[in-house]
Amino acid sequence: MNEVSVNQMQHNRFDHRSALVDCEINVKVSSAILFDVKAICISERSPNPTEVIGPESTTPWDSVDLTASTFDSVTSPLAFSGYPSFSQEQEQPDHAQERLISYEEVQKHTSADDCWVIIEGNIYDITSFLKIHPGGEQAILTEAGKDATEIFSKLHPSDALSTLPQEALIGAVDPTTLPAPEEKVLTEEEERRQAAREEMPDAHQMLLLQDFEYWAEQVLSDTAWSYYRSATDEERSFRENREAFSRYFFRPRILRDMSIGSTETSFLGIPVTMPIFIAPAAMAKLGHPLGEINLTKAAGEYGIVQAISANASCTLEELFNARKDGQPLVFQIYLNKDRSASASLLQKVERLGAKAIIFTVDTLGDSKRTMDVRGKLNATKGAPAPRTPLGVGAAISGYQARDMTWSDIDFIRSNHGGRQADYAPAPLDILYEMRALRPDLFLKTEVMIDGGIRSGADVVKALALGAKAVGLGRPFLYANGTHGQDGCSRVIEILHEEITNTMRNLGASTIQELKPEMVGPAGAWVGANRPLYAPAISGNSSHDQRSRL
Ligand code: HEM
Ligand SMILES: Cc1cc2nc3c(=O)[nH]c(=O)nc-3n(C[C@H](O)[C@H](O)[C@H](O)COP(=O)(O)O)c2cc1C
Repeated sequence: MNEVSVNQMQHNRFDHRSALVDCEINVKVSSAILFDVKAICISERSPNPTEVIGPESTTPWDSVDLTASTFDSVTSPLAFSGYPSFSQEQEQPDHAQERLISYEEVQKHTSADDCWVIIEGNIYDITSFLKIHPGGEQAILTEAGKDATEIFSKLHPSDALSTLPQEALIGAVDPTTLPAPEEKVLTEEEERRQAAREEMPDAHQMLLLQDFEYWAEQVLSDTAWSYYRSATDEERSFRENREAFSRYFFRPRILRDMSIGSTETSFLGIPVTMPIFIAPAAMAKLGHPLGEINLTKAAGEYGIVQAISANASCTLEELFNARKDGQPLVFQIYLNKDRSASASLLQKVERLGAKAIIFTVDTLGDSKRTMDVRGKLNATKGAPAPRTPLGVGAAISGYQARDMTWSDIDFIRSNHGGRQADYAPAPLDILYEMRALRPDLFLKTEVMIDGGIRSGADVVKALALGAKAVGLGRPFLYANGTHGQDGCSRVIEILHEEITNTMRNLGASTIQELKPEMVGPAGAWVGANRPLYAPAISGNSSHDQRSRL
């Protein structure tokens, strides 16, 4: 059997705590996946430092049958929801290719017992799929008998249709029978948002990441804004993520030559122009029709890493094709109820060229995000309300395993965050705790954090405390929603400028010169509040020597 190696970064989320772990994974194509932890990233929520690293054992992930045929039919993750999946490449039934059906006929199939829709000129009988549609039965019934191309492509990766049974495709619509497109009448809400869009400054006029957030609230649909912005019901952890950054202050070094410098570095063995990455966040198409493609292009343009969400709204092929030559992409995965589905997906992203995998493990429980659910309810006003209304988050997570344990993954310890579990500590606090209590961990593994990072100064605080890179989620979603690729690029430019300035003011001309003692808790640094130093162990990492500054 072949043996393939994947360099894996894991987004570990466990016990109301969260971390991202970089691993070198050896995937044994026969029946086991072996892991070997290489790095940790504390995500939105943070792990107890002593629990960050799991046993450095290798663990078989059993019953995984990885054959070429399984992964060839793997669709994009959002379509890959634990339902039987049918490859688009499979031959369509002959009758479907031949049959031209009039629009008038389609319009007759509008009930839960007999439901047809048109998508990109093809007609699908989706009666049997209605009950298991992740977005709910009503979402499709509203489109029954109509051309649903627009709403479908706005919310779904194009290969979502391969989730439908083959026989669902029953023919093509006779184009001569289609009515002339109706002029769209905007609702009051849509008019308000359109007016705001006209007023909105260009991307290059945005000066802070928060400017994108302000405009995102004005111009995004209710569903998009509420889903992107939502956190746990009480918002405690979300606020805490932000507030943590104001608890740490800089101790600048001055009178050093700062005329040259650079933000270049590497993490996970990937050379980058600066140590930030686009955190994996779902459903970018809710904000912009090109979805995650904008993020891929902006990341490629500026030489940073993008982590693709398992629930991306573009297909994997679309995103890997949007790359520049040699552009590194990493992929985030949730463990599927069907373990072999996850294994096939891993094989697929490895084959496409992903440099690392982020493995999210903190979604064993649902998260109460009222804002997301209300946003959905507002957007579907007028339609019969479902008995149990779901937000976008819940709708797209149905396939995730709820029974994942250490026997699936025994090499990691950790958790998610402001969005997932309430009352979890802020990643920055955990990073500081790790630096204080287990500085040796930074020598063994790469640590990354995300959650609440909104400025270059935030980035620099995390780097100085020992993070190899930091991730940003919402700022990229907001900027994508307001300005598409230009917005995502602008976020990177703003961060670059702020990181460079902060580093100069701190007296660090390279990332390697950032030291833990340059950051510490606010107030006088005495007693228990004293600055922290990296352990005096030799090596070439930026944080492995007691600073002589
Ligand atoms: C075939 C015609 C389909 C139509 C007309 C359709 C329509 C919709 C609509 C209107 C929503 C939004 C629901 C809301 O905002 O409350 C939705 C959500 C969703 N659909 Fe579909 N869908 C179709 C097929 C599929 C297929 C084949 C899949 C594959 C698994 C799928 C997966 C999802 C998911 C994951 C969501 C949740 C995202 C969200 O709530 O925004 N859909 N769908
Ligand atoms: C709208 C949204 C969707 C997200 N989707 C995912 C996801 O699909 N997978 C995942 O591992 N994390 C997901 N996250 C979490 C992010 O990876 C990241 O941890 C978080 O956004 C960082 O916090 P920040 O948004 O304050 O920067 C999502 C976050 C948001 C806001």
